[in-house]
Amino acid sequence: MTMAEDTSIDICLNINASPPKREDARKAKELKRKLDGTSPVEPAIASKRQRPSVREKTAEENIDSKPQGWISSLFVNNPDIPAFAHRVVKPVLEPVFSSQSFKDLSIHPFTVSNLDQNLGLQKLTTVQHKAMPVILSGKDALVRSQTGSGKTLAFALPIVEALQAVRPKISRADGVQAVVVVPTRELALQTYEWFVKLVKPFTWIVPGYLVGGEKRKAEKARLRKGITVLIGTPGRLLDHVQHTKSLQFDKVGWLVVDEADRLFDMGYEKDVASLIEALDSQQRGSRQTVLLSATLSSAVERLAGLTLKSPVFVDAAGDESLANDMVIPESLTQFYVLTPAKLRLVTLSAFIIWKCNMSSQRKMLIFCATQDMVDFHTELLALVLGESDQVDFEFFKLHGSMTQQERTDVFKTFRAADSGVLLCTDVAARGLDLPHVDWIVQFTAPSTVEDYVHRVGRTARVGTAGAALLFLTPSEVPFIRQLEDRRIRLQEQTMDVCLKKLRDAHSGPSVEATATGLQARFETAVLEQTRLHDLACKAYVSWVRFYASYRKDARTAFNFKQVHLGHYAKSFALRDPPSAIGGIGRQQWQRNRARTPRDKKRSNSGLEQGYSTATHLVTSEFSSGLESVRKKRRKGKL
Ligand SMILES: Nc1ncnc2c1ncn2[C@@H]1O[C@H](COP(=O)(O)OP(=O)(O)OP(=O)(O)O)[C@@H](O)[C@H]1O
Repeated sequence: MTMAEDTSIDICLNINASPPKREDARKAKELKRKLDGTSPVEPAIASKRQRPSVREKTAEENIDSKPQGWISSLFVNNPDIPAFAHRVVKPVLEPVFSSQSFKDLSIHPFTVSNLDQNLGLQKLTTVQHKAMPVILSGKDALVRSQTGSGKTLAFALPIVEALQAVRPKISRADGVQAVVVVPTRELALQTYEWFVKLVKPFTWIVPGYLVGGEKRKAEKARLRKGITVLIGTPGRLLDHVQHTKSLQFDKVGWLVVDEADRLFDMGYEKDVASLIEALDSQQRGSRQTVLLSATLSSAVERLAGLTLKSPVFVDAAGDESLANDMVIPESLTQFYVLTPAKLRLVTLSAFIIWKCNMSSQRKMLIFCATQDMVDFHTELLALVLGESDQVDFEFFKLHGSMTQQERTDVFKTFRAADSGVLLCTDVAARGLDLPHVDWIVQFTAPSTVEDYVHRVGRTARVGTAGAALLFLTPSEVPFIRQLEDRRIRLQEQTMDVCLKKLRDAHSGPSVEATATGLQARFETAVLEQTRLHDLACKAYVSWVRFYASYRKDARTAFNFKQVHLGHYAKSFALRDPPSAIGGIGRQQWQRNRARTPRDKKRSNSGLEQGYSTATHLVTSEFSSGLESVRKKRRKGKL
């Protein structure tokens, strides 16, 4: 039997298993009563109806028993896991700390004592050691340094230092003196908090931030009161430049573009250019400009060429690296796990249970490709693992379509928490400084090697230990070679070891039975809960769209033609055939199958229609909430 045949059987057995719609719940209950013990029914429906709900089962029953009337083929007809011949890779070394102390710098003694006593910082990191003197001297700079190496302080300290020295003292009424542009709201908040800490001895310097998602009126009021150091996302900053009279850039002496590569990846090149144009046209004096990034893209270099005057290039890695090489923190251990598509969900769960139960202080970030994936997996994992698997930690989620309040709350709560699992999109990939994150899991592979570097950079910050795990299917193995070509070295973590840990955690009879039992619980939950089923469908469709949109140069590793949609549907705990989920392959489906009244009802229900529209699907994090701001602005609503 071919793999495709196997899947079709797996799928067809469960084709009638779509959950009843909420409004039909009463009718379904009635029908259930009639059916129970009286009418002969189809096995798939019977097993679903007769099975108790997820909450009613004990952990052991759920984990270790297969549901009746349902055949799972989790371990059958999977592609072989290839043995990968690793190349010898010599990672680029970039020492995190320099030997220089802050007290050796010619800066205000209050700054030194503030750093020491309030922030616990004594020694400069390498990038600070190299960049601070350049920035303090007033020169333009392009700064590249590994993730988590202290780039924020590298530019923030010289700005505060220069501002505190201005006499007569600057007042709020003097307007904006420095502008810091960052790609995301969380990063704006984080950078703002840095400035707040740094200006503690210099109360006349007032930092402030502007981000999308907050009331514009409140922001305008803050601007009117006066802000000395203005931090913001490009869309919102530009919006205020165009619509808020009290925001004047005539006195701006510093412009910082942080995470410059990310800004361009997110499509903000035009906004950043317009912002710089606005600064150029309004500004009366001279301006110092600093661009920072952990990786250097051609877009960053282009912007550097356009905006920096006789810049100094500060590269913390030194001379031994080539432009194409990536720098990974030395204290980061990197793994990959090769998993057939069908086993992705149980392997992820096994890994979470294994690592998070090892210690009461364990924080993990799980990167997913799309917002819909984040929504679905957070809910599913919290429900199924949270109820049965002794997981003693919370699941959080973060993506760009959450409200500003939700995003801020999650960011702050997760940052302060001792343990937890945060599922996120790439909105969390760059710049975020979340202390004590032990594991970075990439459940869907990144689009580029640069994205890989930024994602793993959320751990192992400033010399602390951290680890990262990249999920790949057998056909995606070429990505490991792409990483090796950029001097990134990964070790294999086998799926078998992860699944054995799951078996051990549940004292299951065998690895296969335990994994199959867990998969069954996921599928049952999705089958029985309309909301979860809808989330699963959305997530699956968004993932398909994401996968089909990998850039051409990434397709050696991420080739949509290699994808077995049926196997992937299983990894979303869906028993529906791919062609019946959200219109994927619908034309083919329609050709192959005479449509029944039930199908028509289903497609008219809006389920398929909704998922088929590109506008409904937010497949990528590059819509981190700011697009809506821009869209609204165009409509003149903002
Ligand atoms: N001199 C220092 N000594 C010890 N810790 C420091 C020092 N400077 C900064 N840090 C800490 O390093 C962490 C990372 O700093 P920061 O977020 O600025 O890094 P980054 O280089 O901008 O990272 P990314 O590229 O991921 O944005 C922060 O928690 C910060 O408190």
